[in-house]
Amino acid sequence: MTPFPLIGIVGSAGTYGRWLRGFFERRMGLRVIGHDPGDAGSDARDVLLERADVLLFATPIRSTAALVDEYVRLSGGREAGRLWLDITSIKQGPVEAMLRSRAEVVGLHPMTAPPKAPTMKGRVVVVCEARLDRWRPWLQALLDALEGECVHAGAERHDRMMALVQAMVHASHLAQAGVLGEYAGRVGDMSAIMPFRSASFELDAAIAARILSLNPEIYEEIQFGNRHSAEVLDSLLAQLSELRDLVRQGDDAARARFRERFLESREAFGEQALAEGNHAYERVGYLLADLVARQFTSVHLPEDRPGSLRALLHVFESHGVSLESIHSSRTPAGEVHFRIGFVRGTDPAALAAAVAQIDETGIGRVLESG
Ligand SMILES: NC(=O)C1=CN([C@@H]2O[C@H](COP(=O)(O)OP(=O)(O)OC[C@H]3O[C@@H](n4cnc5c(N)ncnc54)[C@H](O)[C@@H]3O)[C@@H](O)[C@H]2O)C=CC1
Ligand SMILES: O=C(O)C(=O)Cc1ccc(O)cc1
Repeated sequence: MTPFPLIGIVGSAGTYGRWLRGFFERRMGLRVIGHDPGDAGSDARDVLLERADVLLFATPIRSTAALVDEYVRLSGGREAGRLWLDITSIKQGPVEAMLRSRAEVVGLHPMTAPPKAPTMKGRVVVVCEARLDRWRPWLQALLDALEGECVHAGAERHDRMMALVQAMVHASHLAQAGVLGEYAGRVGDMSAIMPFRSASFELDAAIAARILSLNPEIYEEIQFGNRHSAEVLDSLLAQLSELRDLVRQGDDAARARFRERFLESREAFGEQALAEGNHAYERVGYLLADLVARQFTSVHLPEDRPGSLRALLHVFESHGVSLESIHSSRTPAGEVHFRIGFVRGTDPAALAAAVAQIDETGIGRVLESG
């Protein structure tokens, strides 16, 4: 074990492979080599097997276990004393394959697409320690640097949880997207429905849109590659069928059964989860409401120094412009910015003057103002 290991990334040209290279180089100060058939300039497979102290598989879910087996065969024991990691969304196959090597083995699963931020701060990372000994302190250093919320589980438990956390959630939202597609001919597409939205509809539509925007192979494999997902889908379908049957039945007995079976399931949810979930929902609801404020400005503060936000706010104050909300967020390019909403009836001329001053003085860079 070396405190500054050479990292080898298999799948280095992929979405996560690229993020991880940046992370290891910039946040951990480590050297990275990578192999990817999609990048002709990448290092040869054997260079990784010969030189990498830590080998990390960031390859498509469907092929990872077989690929690991191939690396085990080609490595031929050279991996003894080294650390093998993977970040596959399904853990059992890849972790079992890595255990067929002589390396120490840890499966990781970041519960997020590669963030726009440099670390996993605020995001969950599932850690499946499968065979860990001399690399334990370094693994801890890696997890500390990732800044994620780590949860530890065996690969089997991970996959069972993912059948609920991912397969069920994706399936329900894909089904909703399918229903909306079927109704589009009658009621119009999303642009016709959105003006009627509730916060719940908006959030569900956002989740469906997210699923449909990211890598389709991943979403296919989360359903088909997890041996526990069919059972969860059976359960989901049974619940929906029962609900539908009760609604079709429509009498008082059906209503009583509906209340008992569905609305009163809050006990199974648990009091604390209910209270926390309801609070989380309300906070997001306020955020969504703030984001539709008609008058707003998005400003990037180039200088990350104490007082820079106060200087920004002072400009609005000096022009008599009152703020209604302020949120920090990220642009699609990953730049941190503050999105400021203004009270109804704000004088457009005063707002324009404030915005111009922010730009001209260099206090901030105005990204958008409306
Ligand atoms: N993108 C996401 O949102 C998340 C992805 N993951 C996991 O990360 C892994 C990678 O995902 P992405 O980076 O999104 O996929 P990706 O498709 O962008 O990247 C995969 C890379 O693997 C390369 N590859 C294919 N066969 C290879 C081989 N034989 N040797 C070396 N490289 C090979 C491909 O050329 C590609 O560049 C997957 O296992 C996925 O489950 C985990 C959490 C979130
Ligand atoms: O960030 C998101 O929207 C995701 O949910 C992406 C995602 C895809 C696959 C995973 O295994 C984990 C996260």
